[in-house]
Amino acid sequence: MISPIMRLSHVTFQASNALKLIEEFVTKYKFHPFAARGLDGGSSCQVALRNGGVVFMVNENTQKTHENPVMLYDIPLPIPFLDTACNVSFEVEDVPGLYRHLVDEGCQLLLPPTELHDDFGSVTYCIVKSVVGNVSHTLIDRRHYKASFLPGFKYLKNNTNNLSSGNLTHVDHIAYACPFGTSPSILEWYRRCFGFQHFPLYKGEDPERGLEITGHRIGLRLTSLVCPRLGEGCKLVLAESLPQEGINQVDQFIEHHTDGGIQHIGLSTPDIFKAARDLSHLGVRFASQPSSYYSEPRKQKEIYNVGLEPQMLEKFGILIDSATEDILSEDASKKFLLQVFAEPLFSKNSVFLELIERRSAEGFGEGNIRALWRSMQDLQEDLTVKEHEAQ
Ligand SMILES: O=C(O)C(=O)Cc1ccc(O)cc1
Ligand SMILES: [Fe+2]
Repeated sequence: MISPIMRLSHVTFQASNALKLIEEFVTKYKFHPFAARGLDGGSSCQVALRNGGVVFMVNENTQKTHENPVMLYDIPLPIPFLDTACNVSFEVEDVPGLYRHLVDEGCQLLLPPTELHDDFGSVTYCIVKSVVGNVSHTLIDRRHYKASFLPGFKYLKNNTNNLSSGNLTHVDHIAYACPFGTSPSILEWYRRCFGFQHFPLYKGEDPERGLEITGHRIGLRLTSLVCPRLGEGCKLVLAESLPQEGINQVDQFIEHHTDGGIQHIGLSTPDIFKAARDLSHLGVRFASQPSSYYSEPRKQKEIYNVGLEPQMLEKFGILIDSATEDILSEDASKKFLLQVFAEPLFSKNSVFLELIERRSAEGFGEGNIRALWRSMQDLQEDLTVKEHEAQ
């Protein structure tokens, strides 16, 4: 099928304390609030924030009762509240047509096509529940809307729509923690509903198996999905845990979020060193690497080959993966990937952000995946110790 998805609009968080999360995004991650509703009372408050080309919406059910609050473009989660990222909103062109298609596919529709308008025009949207945990998708036709966000929101003074006013260009990928054995059916659902395609992480990857990574302290199956019309933006990454000694980050996330959900959001930056330095000065803690990662001769050669210095990466725990088969060849300088995980936004088993800088490398490298995984295991263990100490 031709994908109905034109663009990623925004990712929505639901928080038990929206102001706290907004403050975190503003003071630590350099987001700017630019549109809001419900701040002066009402059953929910909703705030849209932007950093460069990345838009987040933060929602809170402020009435804290079992009655459903008014929440636009999202569905309130049941009480008790979970702090979570739970909606990925896409721009589409034909909401009624897509709605009928999703009904025919047997999807659970949470809101039928609905029109909202204000002085700047109108939008039509519907909401469908995904097959992953608490995740839903809002599908919005905003072709007849002229302001920068959506009807129902007030635009904040001093709001900056300047795309260059942040260090993030777009959402590179959204990673779901998925229950064991569910990846093939999730892939199939995104293919049928939205035209996503399997994006192999290595030549000849079987879509039913994905990339399996096992070994010391790691047990992970990764399956990546791409939406042809989204171009470089917003792959979906399905992360399943494979049997491993001890409990791991995917299992723990699933224990915390029944049936899984959005585990992390990969944010693309043109300069990961600047982004990591800025955010770290503002108080963001990054998952770090043991120094042996940077002193290992092969890794050092890989880093020097692309014109970088190991110390630059080590400072913020940044990982490098050259996409060529032979990382020691001169050719390796052409394609590489730099990544780092930030600490969880809420409790230790909650959603977290990732910085990623791609230099012509489109996939995910196994070396980086292993190192990212271990860095988050270490960070979570450290947070567990801190939690015990605080008790
Ligand atoms: O490489 C990436 O950016 C990934 O997103 C892979 C990944 C997914 C889930 C994990 O818990 C750890 C690593
Ligand atoms: Fe990632």
